[in-house]
Amino acid sequence: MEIKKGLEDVYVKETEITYIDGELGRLYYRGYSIYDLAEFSNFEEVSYLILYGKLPNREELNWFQEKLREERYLPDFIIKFLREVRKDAQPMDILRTAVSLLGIEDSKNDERTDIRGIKLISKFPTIVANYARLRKGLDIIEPDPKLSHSENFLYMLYGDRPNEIKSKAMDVTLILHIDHEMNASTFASLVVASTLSDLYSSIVAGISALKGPLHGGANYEALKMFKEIGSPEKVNDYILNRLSNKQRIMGFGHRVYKTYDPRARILKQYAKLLAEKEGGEIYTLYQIAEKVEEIGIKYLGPKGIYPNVDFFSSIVFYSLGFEPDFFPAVFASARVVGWVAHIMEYIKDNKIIRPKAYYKGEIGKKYIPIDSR
Ligand SMILES: CC(=O)SCCNC(=O)CCNC(=O)[C@H](O)C(C)(C)COP(=O)(O)OP(=O)(O)OC[C@H]1O[C@@H](n2cnc3c(N)ncnc32)[C@H](O)[C@@H]1OP(=O)(O)O
Ligand SMILES: O=C([O-])CC(=O)C(=O)O
Repeated sequence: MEIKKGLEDVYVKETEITYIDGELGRLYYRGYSIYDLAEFSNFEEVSYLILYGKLPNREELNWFQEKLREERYLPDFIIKFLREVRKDAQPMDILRTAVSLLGIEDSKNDERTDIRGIKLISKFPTIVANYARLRKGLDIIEPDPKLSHSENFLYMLYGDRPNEIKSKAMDVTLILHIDHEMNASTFASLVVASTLSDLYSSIVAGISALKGPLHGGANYEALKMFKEIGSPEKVNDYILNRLSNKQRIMGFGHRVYKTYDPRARILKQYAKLLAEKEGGEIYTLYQIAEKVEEIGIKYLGPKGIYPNVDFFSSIVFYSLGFEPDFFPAVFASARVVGWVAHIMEYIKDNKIIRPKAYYKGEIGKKYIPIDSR
């Protein structure tokens, strides 16, 4: 009996959404190179592309942007929840619960999946930014319908308009996180969707899986690691010590990429740019990250283990003003697009996901009453 541990190399569906070339380190959304999309496009356009399979024309983009802008607001009961919930919670737990609450509210609607998806894509940043402010004892900031998706995200965090570099860095970073084929959180959301459960429940499953440190939680772990190292001179000993204790370098390694993740290449440029502008602690953390990258590749590169998306995104998110434990929730705010797109694609030709487990225990045991055991 061959068991594919971790479902490695098992295909669960055909897709026209994302293609990864793990040997050459290339990534395409609907056939377009991630490098082109990061350079020339924007979050709204790429989200439309992922959801609807084509780049929008002017009219389609206007419709989509308008819908996103309308849906940025949160119902009062979510605001009440954000205000009243404990302020030392994990932001991913907050996001997961807020989506659950939205699902209860929306359970009587029978809107199309894409329309419900747009609501979630639009509301995720408001939930994240509102909780980030409330946690610091600041009041929440209403969304600004004049701003783009990424600008508004940062505006709701800071209280004023982000500069051009920060807006572009945020937009590119969100684009890079939108989708990644059959990663664990997308698969988790498909397992739920395949039972014909509702979209909100499927997205809750996606958030739950993304939270883990081996997946979207690795950006938080990477930043903690850079802080723990403290200075670039300490990197070599720290990494050697970590590897000899069989501990992983967070933000390194990937199931599909056996070379440098192309998203990490793009994010490194933005991390450098922002860290140089910001200076201070962030610049030191960037220098530490660069050194970890060098030493990590020296020891792990020969095994095909390189920086992944979570490595430099940690520096970008930190430079953009997010507290480290918020990084996975910012990641989720982009990945929700991919989850919705994969759910729509899968459901068109649905089959309940139900693999098998190979039984290794005994059978035919005699039941013994409790007092005789
Ligand atoms: C958005 C994302 O989800 S990107 C991934 C984010 N996760 C991380 O950065 C966490 C660190 N990385 C990892 O844990 C892994 O590389 C994963 C989970 C991403 C991929 O896991 P898998 O494909 O199942 O590989 P697996 O865990 O079997 O590792 C294979 C070998 O590489 C080693 N390895 C893998 N990643 C690392 C790492 N980051 N540091 C050190 N060694 C590593 C393992 O110890 C193992 O070595 P062995 O064969 O000597 O036992
Ligand atoms: O593809 C994966 O397994 C993990 C990943 O990089 C992502 O989800 O972005």
